[in-house]
Amino acid sequence: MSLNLAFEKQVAIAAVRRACVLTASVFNNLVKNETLTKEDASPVTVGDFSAQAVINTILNRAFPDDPIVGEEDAADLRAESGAALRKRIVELANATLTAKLEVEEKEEWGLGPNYSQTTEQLLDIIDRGNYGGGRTGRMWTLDPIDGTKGFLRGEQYAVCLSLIVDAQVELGVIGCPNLPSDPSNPSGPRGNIFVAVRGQGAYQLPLHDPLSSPGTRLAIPAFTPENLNLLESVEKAHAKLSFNDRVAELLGVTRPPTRMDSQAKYAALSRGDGGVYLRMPTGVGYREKIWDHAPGSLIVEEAGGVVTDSRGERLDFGLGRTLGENFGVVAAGKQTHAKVLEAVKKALAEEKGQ
Ligand SMILES: Nc1ncnc2c1ncn2[C@@H]1O[C@H](COP(=O)(O)O)[C@@H](OP(=O)(O)O)[C@H]1O
Ligand SMILES: [Mg+2]
Ligand SMILES: [Mg+2]
Ligand SMILES: [Mg+2]
Repeated sequence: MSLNLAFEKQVAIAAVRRACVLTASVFNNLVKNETLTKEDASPVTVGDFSAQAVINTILNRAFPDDPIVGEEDAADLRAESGAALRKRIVELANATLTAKLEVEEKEEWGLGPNYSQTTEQLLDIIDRGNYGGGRTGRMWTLDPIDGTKGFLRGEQYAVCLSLIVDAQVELGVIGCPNLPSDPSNPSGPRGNIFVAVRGQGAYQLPLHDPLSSPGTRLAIPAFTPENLNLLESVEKAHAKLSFNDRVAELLGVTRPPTRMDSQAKYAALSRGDGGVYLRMPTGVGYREKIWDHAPGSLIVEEAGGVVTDSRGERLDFGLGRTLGENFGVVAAGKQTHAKVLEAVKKALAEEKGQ
């Protein structure tokens, strides 16, 4: 049964939209113009903290009882050495929170000209993201900038928010400020929000139009080996890309992989812009974080896809802040997924035999 999450969805979209405006301005002011000196913090740090402050403020007002599993915490900001960074983050978060209300927003969410926060309030609100996760109850996951490396390169990154209830992702919202609206027109308009509520489908909305809801419904198309391609990380340290090459070979894929940072990969898959998202561990014992997969996996499922690990088991969002032991992620449309899983198992067996 689908939960009625209309209010949660409205709040989550508004929060992600505000954070995307903030991160885009951080990029334009701090990254492109290189206004930060070497002694300053990295612009991505400025963006991460202030975007988490903005989203947590809104969630905290709208859903005061809900815990949040957020990537960042304010410990470094509280330190004496964090003074300059702290000042910048407070300015940016307040500028974003006090901007005029959009039609779909409410003052009760701590938004608008009357809601400037103190430094202490903002640090505390960033630390509202310190929840440890778990098997029962409601919790939000937040990755304020996913794909930090892509953000710095001016490529793909995503603001990622989800609501998990009893270890099941029920709502996912991903803001992709740099993703083209139409994949067949890569130099056309960009900036999109992807949203899914379990049982209610996945949709793409233009980022800059607050009245665009519900947007365009997404459905993963069927693929043949000729038009199939893999979506994978840009960063070699994040996934075993040589393994992907072998899987592609076993599947008879001839198109080159599409490399993209962040959960924009799940968004691209959900609209058929790439047929498989494969992320196998590099073998260093890294545990995947729930905020890196929760919203993306629901959006793919609601676009008709399947998301499992390399054993074919569903990702378990009830283990805490991580997904536990890393068996990788295999996401694809229904028909494609079964074939990919078979190829993944074969490639794993080959590795073992070596
Ligand atoms: N060794 C590793 N293996 C897999 N993922 C890793 C990793 N080290 C960092 N990551 C995660 O990879 C995410 C980016 O994924 P992608 O490669 O798909 O763009 C990072 O998110 P952040 O950028 O939010 O820190 C980080 O959480
Ligand atoms: Mg991330
Ligand atoms: Mg991040
Ligand atoms: Mg990070």
